[in-house]
Amino acid sequence: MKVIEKKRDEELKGNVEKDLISHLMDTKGDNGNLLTDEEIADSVILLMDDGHDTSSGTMMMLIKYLAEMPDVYQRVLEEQREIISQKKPGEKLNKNDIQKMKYSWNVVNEVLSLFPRIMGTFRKAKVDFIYNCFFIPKDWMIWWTRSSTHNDPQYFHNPEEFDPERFDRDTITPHSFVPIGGGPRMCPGKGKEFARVEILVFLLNLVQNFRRNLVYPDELITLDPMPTSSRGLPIYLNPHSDWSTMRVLTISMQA
Ligand code: HEM
Repeated sequence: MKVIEKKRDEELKGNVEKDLISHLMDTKGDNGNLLTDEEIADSVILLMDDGHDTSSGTMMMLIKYLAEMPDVYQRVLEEQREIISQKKPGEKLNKNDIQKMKYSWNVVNEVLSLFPRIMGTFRKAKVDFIYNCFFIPKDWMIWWTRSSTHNDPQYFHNPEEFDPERFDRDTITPHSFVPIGGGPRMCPGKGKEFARVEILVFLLNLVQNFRRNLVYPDELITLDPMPTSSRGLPIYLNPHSDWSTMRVLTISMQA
């Protein structure tokens, strides 16, 4: 709350650098009034909470899959090196570079398909309906799960196989690929785009600089209910011997 008060003071003095809190201070709620400080604080906590475990857990599973699949790792590395080789020393990544990370993003999507951080959420039935011979009354809370489509061969060919190219090759049925949900309550656009940028920039920096090996190659991933590594997924980071790390360490995302 103190941070919000300080931001209000700064706004009054005209001394403002726009950030998430200042945007929330300008936002109106469902009742048409500006958000209260409590609502602003709740929204910041919601964003931090929803945005942290989801992205970090996806990165964890990404590291595990890349360490276990050298051919996938090699293709990601080649794609990232190609992008970096076109940059001047010290030049920052931009949106265009992110767009070029097609294979890398397919790999992330495949990780999200097999091990999405969120297994499903609730929806309220708006009307009575019958599903698979079960009568579902209006207003019942229904739990939808991503596994009902991600693991179904009707929607994904060989769903258990790690196959990032399916996202280029196959036509994905609308609403069958739902790691970030669907409909009006799906992971908000900015959250989705933010996650994409942070995961891909992380991936680029990791893959460009290091080869990784899992300390415990057979480490178990358990569901609690989010995918969690049983021993914290420690890894060895070995710098590449054939690539200058100097030029890539400077890379971050351009605003
Ligand atoms: C790989 C990363 C992420 C995954 C897999 C993910 C997944 C999801 C899922 C499945 C939902 C529920 C959607 C639904 O009910 O239809 C959700 C909601 C949400 N996510 Fe994400 N998310 C990610 C990253 C982020 C980030 C980075 C942010 C914010 C910076 C964020 C903010 C939110 C918020 C605020 C909601 C609630 C939306 C609402 O109820 O209206 N997420 N996310």
